[in-house]
Amino acid sequence: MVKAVVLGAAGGIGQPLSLLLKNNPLVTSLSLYDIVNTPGVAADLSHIATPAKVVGYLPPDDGLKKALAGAEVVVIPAGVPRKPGMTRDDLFKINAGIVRDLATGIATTAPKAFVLVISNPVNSTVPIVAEVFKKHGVFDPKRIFGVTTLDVVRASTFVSEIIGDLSLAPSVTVPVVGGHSGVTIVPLLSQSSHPLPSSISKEDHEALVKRIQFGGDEVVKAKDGAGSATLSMAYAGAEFAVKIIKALKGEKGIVAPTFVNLSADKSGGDALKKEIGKDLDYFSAPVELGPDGVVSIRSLGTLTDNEKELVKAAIPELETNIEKVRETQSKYLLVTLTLLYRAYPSLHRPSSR
Ligand SMILES: NC(=O)c1ccc[n+]([C@@H]2O[C@H](COP(=O)([O-])OP(=O)(O)OC[C@H]3O[C@@H](n4cnc5c(N)ncnc54)[C@H](O)[C@@H]3O)[C@@H](O)[C@H]2O)c1
Ligand SMILES: O=C(O)C[C@H](O)C(=O)O
Repeated sequence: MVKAVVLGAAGGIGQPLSLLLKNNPLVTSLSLYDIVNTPGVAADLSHIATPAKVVGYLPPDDGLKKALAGAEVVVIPAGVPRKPGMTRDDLFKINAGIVRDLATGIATTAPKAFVLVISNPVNSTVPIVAEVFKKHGVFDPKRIFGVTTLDVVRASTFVSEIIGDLSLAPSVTVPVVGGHSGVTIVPLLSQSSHPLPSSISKEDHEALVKRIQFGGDEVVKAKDGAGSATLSMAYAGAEFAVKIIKALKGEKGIVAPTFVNLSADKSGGDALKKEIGKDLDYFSAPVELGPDGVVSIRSLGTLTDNEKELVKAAIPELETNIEKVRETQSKYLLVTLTLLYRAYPSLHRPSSR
């Protein structure tokens, strides 16, 4: 029995992701939550002849709480997507609030659930979820994951295209580490399960790295104002969710790159910080998954000089994205205190006794 919940289930990612989860026999209960349209999406999916019982919820009548009750896996694709010319970081202002509110719902209703964050900017939304969980005293870094699987899926596809045989794509695996935006996306092509042709030129190799790093822009541009990747993301999100569910059910040896708090495995996390030469709190690395979430954070392995440079180039942006959450929290606290003092001036007058 596995209860999965999709928050943002009526959206471009939410609907096909919910379809793929409904199609997976490991899921026995599927709750769909969004601010619009979930009753219709749920009614539609509920006619599919697979085990999961599907129910749609909206905000009134404690819909979020009801959707989350008893959840084991919560996937969050709620939020606004990019338009051409925007960076993922430009989504921070609006998506931070959406993710914070949904995380509050999870922390108070299903604090033990595995939380899979898709909403951008992932490099910041994952720390936001963590901070909300800390505030509620239920933070477990082993259970919060940034979904970076689309970068891995893209790497498999583009490498198999270069090899000249797209039928290999499902079996090509390339670790992609760092984070989920532009230069923070670091494909470790030297560790591809299927090596690139030795004849590949330096320019073509560089172009392949860039295409994996900026694959999201390719889709945003092609959609021309109608959003960003939805179908490939739903595929990637379901792939990662199913790995999580299999690990939860006790399957051993499941390893996948994902953006995690490095305290999830103290010794693995500390070793990784040494490897990358920076004391970051979050990084996407190959992670072994188990019934309680993160089992271990793995080493990046042997890197080429070029890959070492890519990791180095990823760090400043990652650091800024992660730090932004702390800065926003401090500003938020200051504004709240200022408003409180204005409303209740006696609060900061010294006591007369
Ligand atoms: N991690 C990744 O690799 C990856 C890939 C693609 C897209 N994304 C991100 O995923 C997010 C969603 O993209 P999309 O194309 O599905 O967008 P979309 O606009 O099609 O769907 C978003 C859905 O979220 C819902 N929503 C908004 N506020 C909500 C709230 N408070 N509670 C519940 N639901 C709410 C909307 O009603 C909508 O149905 C974006 O932030 C996008 O950048 C991430
Ligand atoms: O590019 C985007 O904004 C969406 C997503 O992060 C992607 O990589 O496709």
